[in-house]
Amino acid sequence: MAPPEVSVDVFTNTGGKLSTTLNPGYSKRAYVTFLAGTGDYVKGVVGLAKGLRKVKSAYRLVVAILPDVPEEHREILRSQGCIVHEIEPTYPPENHVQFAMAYYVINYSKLRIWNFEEYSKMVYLDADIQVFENIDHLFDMADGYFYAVMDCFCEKTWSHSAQYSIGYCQQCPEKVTWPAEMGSPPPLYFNAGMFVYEPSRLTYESLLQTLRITPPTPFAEQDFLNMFFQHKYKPIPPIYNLVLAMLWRHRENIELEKVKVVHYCAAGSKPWRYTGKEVNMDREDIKMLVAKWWDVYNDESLDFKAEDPSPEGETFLMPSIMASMPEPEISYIPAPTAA
Ligand SMILES: O=c1ccn([C@@H]2O[C@H](COP(=O)(O)OP(=O)(O)O[C@H]3O[C@H](CO)[C@H](O)[C@H](O)[C@H]3O)[C@@H](O)[C@H]2O)c(=O)[nH]1
Ligand SMILES: O[C@H]1[C@H](O)[C@@H](O)[C@H](O)[C@@H](O)[C@H]1O
Ligand SMILES: [Mn+2]
Repeated sequence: MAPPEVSVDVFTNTGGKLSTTLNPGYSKRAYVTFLAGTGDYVKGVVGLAKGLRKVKSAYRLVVAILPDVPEEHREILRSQGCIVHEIEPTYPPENHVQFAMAYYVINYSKLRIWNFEEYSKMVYLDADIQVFENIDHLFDMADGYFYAVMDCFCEKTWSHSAQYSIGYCQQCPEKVTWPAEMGSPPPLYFNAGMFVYEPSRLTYESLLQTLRITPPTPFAEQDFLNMFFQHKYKPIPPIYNLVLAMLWRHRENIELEKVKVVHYCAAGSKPWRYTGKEVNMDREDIKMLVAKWWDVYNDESLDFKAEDPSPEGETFLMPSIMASMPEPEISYIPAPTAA
């Protein structure tokens, strides 16, 4: 039976208070990740589900899966307390682009998560991400924006780009300034392994429609989302998505002890495939972070138990937390200066 509609007070994080009528079954929050194929990324999702439990997240983990995920893997995810939600694949228009990684083409299917309208706000996390500290407060940031962490352009995966060719990175825009003859510097660019967004049918349709007329580019849906949300994007600090290459490219921008979310995206860093042999993988900080991922993954006390209290997922009955939320920090790194 559908839950009754109730009138509740909604506190915005600007301290304002709105009175509105909400259907409590509708206005929900959840984490969401993406899973495709028969391979080993399912381990990443299991690790993530356990990590969110360890930090006592109040919200469930939804796994958007492609039809090719085998039943045994779906069952593992359900047994870990995940909500398994099958989605249809989405592809970009035909084009002979070379993706930075050939498999990135499947990531366009991530766009389907904008259709999860049963949730009012979601935090997307790649399966190769681990959450080491509670980040539920991210749901309290003001609506109407797309929040994510700024990427780094220094790794070889970026070698196709103008930024890479001149050694420019938005993480240290003063080091190599953007040459005037190349026009204005590129807009801020986020890593799409982690973001805060609001599902919406309208946005979803607009995303799919825009995709139909947008040729694919090397970073697939990451480039596409950067283009689509260019004017809604607000950077959040790198502690919410530590792209590992930051450790050897921009160490001065990272306070490792404050990092809450680690993204094992660097070549050779996926914990469940880690050998330590690839470049940079023998670093002590990498070894420590990989070991931390395994500690969570192997911790049986973090396995989901049917008697576990179900995470709430409701948002608007927590006014004290919401009222105390600071405004999101958006300008912690100076904007690039025009040359
Ligand atoms: O066989 C696979 C490959 C990928 N994935 C899913 O797709 C996500 C993205 O793949 P990776 O994490 O391996 O990719 P990167 O972190 O290198 O990719 C980055 O760039 C990509 C460009 O398509 C996406 O934007 C991605 O979210 C962003 O973190 C995975 O986390 C996982 O959730 C699978 O389920 N199975
Ligand atoms: O999304 C990609 C991916 O995570 C790569 O591993 C990283 O080198 C890039 O900076 C990023 O844009
Ligand atoms: Mn990733």
